[in-house]
Amino acid sequence: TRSTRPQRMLKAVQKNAIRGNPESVISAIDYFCKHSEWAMNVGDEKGCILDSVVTEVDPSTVLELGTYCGYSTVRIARLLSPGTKFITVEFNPASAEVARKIIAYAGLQDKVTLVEGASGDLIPQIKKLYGITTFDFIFLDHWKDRYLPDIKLFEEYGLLRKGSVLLADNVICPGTPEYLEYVRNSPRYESRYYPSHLEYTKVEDGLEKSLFLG
Ligand SMILES: O=C(NCc1cccc(CNc2ccc3[nH]ncc3c2)c1)c1cc(-c2ccc(F)cc2)cc(O)c1O
Ligand SMILES: [Mg+2]
Repeated sequence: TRSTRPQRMLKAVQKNAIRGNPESVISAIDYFCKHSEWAMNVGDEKGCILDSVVTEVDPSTVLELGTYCGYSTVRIARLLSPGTKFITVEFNPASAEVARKIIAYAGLQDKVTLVEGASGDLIPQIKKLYGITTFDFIFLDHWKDRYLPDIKLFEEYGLLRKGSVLLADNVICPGTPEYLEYVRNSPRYESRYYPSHLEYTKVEDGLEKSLFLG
């Protein structure tokens, strides 16, 4: 049967990247998406903004919602200090399978816990299952209509502390209007928009960074 796009992306990584070299894995995926097939990775332009926020926060606990093929997982994990707890959540089993292989090819498997499931089911159990009290950094890149319900779950289950940083992808394209309205109008967050473009295109998109004020 015909391969899937994530499987073809994995092949491109295995062919063009150097095992154990995260930078080469990132470059191989970006090359594949620019010259072979578009895919919904955060990409290199928004990826540089992601890098700068992760570096600035230097988190001890990280949550990513929406692993997809592991591109942003590799971007984040390569910047983390040893001992950082990093959980990434993926609903689609086929994507999760490819992501595991791409994360391992980059040599970052020991820094990442990939959990298969839906954010709404997992968030209430994170404290119990992973012994995490609060997250220093959260990257939202899953179903766009889940961003708002999930940030409310973070609040309800006490997973945020004063200073927690949330970074949301695709706030313009495909767009997350209800989430934007919430974080920009809530007195509990300080939000800032980072203009950019939809991965591998000239279409306007951007990231929204929101600081939880407690
Ligand atoms: O929709 C997007 N991504 C989310 C997504 C999409 C599909 C499947 C999954 C399944 N994974 C999943 C689901 C639920 C989950 N709950 N917890 C974890 C978790 C994980 C996730 C997206 C779309 C575009 C885009 C497409 C087309 C276009 F023209 C312009 C732009 C660009 C992006 O950067 C995007 O991120
Ligand atoms: Mg995205």
